[in-house]
Amino acid sequence: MITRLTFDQISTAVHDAYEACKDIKGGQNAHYIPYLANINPSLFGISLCLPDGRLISVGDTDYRFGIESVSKVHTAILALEQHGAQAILDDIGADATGLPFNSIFAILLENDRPSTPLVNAGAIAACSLVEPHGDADGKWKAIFDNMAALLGSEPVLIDELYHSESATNFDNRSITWLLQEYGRIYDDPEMSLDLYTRQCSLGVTAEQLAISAATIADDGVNPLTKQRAFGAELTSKVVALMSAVGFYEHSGDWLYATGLPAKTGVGGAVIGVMPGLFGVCAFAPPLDDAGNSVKAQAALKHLMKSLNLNVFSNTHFDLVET
Ligand SMILES: NC(=O)CC[C@H](N)C(=O)O
Repeated sequence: MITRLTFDQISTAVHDAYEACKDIKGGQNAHYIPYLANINPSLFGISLCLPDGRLISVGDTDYRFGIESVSKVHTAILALEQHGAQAILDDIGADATGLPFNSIFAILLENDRPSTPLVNAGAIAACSLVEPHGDADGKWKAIFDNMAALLGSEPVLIDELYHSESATNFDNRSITWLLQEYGRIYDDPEMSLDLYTRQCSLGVTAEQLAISAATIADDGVNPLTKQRAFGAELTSKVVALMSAVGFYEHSGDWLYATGLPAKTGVGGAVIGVMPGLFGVCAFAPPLDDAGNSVKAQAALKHLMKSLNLNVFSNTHFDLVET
């Protein structure tokens, strides 16, 4: 079945989701990264971007926050672009772990594979795979440029966050060296860990992330710059990765409840991709026990329900002018 959806309907749904969720309490800022613990917990914004570049934004959508694990999607795209879908499956995997994002147990259970580029282990492995091999500056440039191409504008490194996270990331250090032992780090381990920590510390706005989500929804073409950021054949791979593990141990529940392939970060952002239709980002710092933003989840759930959208339904939507 084909249903028509207008810009005004989508815009109303975004504003309604904001109003319905703005007073939701609950959750806590990420406490294990000192910088994030101190962010204003009442910040809240939603931004939605259509493939033609039109943006609908409400709330704190130009506040710059730490991208954290949402960056895993962007660098997974880079690794896919550089090495191809089969190599990423062989070298990292595409499985859900059913466990927290920093689980060492997941690495042991999965018989030494990092499972997916969208948990810490696989994201550090993805950073190790980024070309040019052995060249820290060159690799950082590739990660940064890829991010900028997806966002349509440059992110800004939040130095304080980078130092805060570098000084406290003992779990990620353990993950990196365990993977090294298993032959799953493909470049210098400390360099790979540092690249991962730095990409997590990039400052972005909800609006930028919505544009990057819309770039995925638009098969790799950035709706604002009109530049191709990645090959269209990768879209289904990226959306599959997000669907499988975007909410860590709550991924199945999330997908079942909303039908929105999405990815979270402990900075408080959630990005969602409806292929062909839009990319969206909701942002609010307080998190649930799995590290997923409480208010952002509620807002995106509200949005999907009010638009009657679900990536698994047999209803297909056409964006029309009136
Ligand atoms: N889920 C997240 O956003 C975690 C990212 C954070 N940089 C970490 O490695 O712990």
